[in-house]
Amino acid sequence: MDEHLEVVLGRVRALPAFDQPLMEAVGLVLCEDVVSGLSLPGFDNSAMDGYAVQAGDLAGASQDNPISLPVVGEIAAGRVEPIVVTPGTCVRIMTGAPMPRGADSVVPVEWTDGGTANVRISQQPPLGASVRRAGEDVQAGEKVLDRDTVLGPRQIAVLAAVGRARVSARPRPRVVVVSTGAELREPGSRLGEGQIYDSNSYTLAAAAREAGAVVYRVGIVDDDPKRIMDTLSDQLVRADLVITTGGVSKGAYDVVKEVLTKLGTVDFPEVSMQPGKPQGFGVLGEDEVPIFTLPGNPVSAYVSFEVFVRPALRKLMGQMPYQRQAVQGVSLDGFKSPAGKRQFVRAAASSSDEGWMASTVGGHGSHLLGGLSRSNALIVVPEDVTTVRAGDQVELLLLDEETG
Ligand SMILES: Nc1nc2c(c(=O)[nH]1)N[C@H]1C(S)=C(S)[C@@H](COP(=O)(O)OP(=O)(O)OC[C@H]3O[C@@H](n4cnc5c(N)ncnc54)[C@H](O)[C@@H]3O)O[C@H]1N2
Ligand code: MOO
Repeated sequence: MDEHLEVVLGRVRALPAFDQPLMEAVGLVLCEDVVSGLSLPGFDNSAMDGYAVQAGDLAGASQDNPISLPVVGEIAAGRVEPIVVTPGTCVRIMTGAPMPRGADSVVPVEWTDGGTANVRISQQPPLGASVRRAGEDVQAGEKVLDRDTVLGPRQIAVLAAVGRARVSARPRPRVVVVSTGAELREPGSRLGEGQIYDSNSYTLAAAAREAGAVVYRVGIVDDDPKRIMDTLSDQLVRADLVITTGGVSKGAYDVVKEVLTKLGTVDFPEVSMQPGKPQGFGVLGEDEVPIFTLPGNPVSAYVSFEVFVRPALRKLMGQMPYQRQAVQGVSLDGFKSPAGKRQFVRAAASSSDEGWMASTVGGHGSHLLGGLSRSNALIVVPEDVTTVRAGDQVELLLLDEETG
């Protein structure tokens, strides 16, 4: 398993940085140090709705001894008024409005009678009170974000505040998902005898989107070698990565393996893991687009995505670490595991003061999707362990946790 992951990660390169509008960059990795072109705040402004004053004029002001000042003007946010606060006067001011010349402090409206011609003020503000100073948050020329930061709402906030409309970020990988199999039908259509709904292309499309990719779910191609090759060739123009499912084991119609083996650029190793033994990985076309040919069994396809494809997607996006977070926990159930294979057992895990606990859900069969839908973790059983007893310490891959 580790060898196969090494082959995969050795082959996949981070996508080149791309100039992105801010909202497209949410969730992406920043590829530049961002230096602010302006100071924040950009100018001295009021932190309160109230009156811009000279604090010295209000010495001794109190509830019993309010001081009355003439109001010589009004400034709203976004307005620049050529008003000067001279000694013994004040200006009505709103939160965010630029401080008028001459004023050194702001009295909140709650300390006053709210007058418009004259105002009675019943408390003296400390000098500089409720004034937000230019540059106290960010100085022009200061670095506000480091390259390699993952852009979330808090980072987008500062980018917008310093006036950036676009940033250089690693783009979302474009992932093409194809499922193969003559027995497959689209959900919503009518099933004939021996037919099943294509769940894999949906599972993998959902998982790739959750991992941050832009997904093109091509859907079903039957087991015709030419149609499979034509579909893959057609899709390459819009793919940074291709995922197929089905047709990679030993059956008479396992044509994915058959046609891609001929190309010589895709290998089909048997990986010592369960589920997910038959794997295929390589590159397609002039641009050497990475392709994963995952096994058709639905749980095998999903587990293979988690342990091989998701790390590759994260590498394309430049997001470390590549692998899911693993934690230690207690297995509440006992079960057998095959010798020589790393087994991934579907489990429902929860954490409490005593740490992580996990119960197995559903059976071990690679076709059992009911149990998979109730799981949120995989118990990882090492190759040399053949029995897990209830109460044993195990490693858990947490499937819903942000990698971190
Ligand atoms: N003689 C052997 N038979 C099998 C072996 C083996 O080593 N020797 N390996 C088994 C293992 S392990 C797996 S995993 C599967 C892998 O099979 P393929 O990748 O060739 O996939 P298919 O044969 O096309 O399908 C397997 C199974 O999965 C169902 N399937 C396929 N695609 C979908 C889909 N899109 N949505 C839902 N279900 C899907 C398909 O109907 C089959 O039941 O091979 C074992 N056999
Ligand atoms: O790998 Mo198969 O994936 O054991 O069902």
